[in-house]
Amino acid sequence: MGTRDLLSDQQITDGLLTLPEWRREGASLLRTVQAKDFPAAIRVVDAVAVQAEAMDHHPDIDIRWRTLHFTLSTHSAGGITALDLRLAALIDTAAAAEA
Ligand SMILES: C[C@H](O)[C@H](O)[C@H]1CNC2=NC(N)=NC(=O)C2=N1
Repeated sequence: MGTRDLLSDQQITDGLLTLPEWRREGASLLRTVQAKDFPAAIRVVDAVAVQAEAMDHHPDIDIRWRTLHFTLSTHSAGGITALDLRLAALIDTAAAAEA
């Protein structure tokens, strides 16, 4: 199975077991990150941007002062794929570096 194939409900549930900060909402994975201040939040966004570009898979990011809302979905597939789980883990690493 390719990384851009839609995952089943069970595969998503299983994948989220190792991503406790994330929740599923329909066709997307959501996480909020609270950084210590605005520059720290922007550093998280910058680190995520580098990773996202490298994997050619991009999150939707809502920036509100030091709070970031990430929404992950594979637009071409219309839902959640292995790429979204992979990106979620990378976002966790970037967020942990600024926690
Ligand atoms: C051409 C390029 O590979 C595609 O447009 C990529 C870019 N980044 C993407 N990001 C996300 N989240 N979903 C996509 O379907 C997607 N497609």
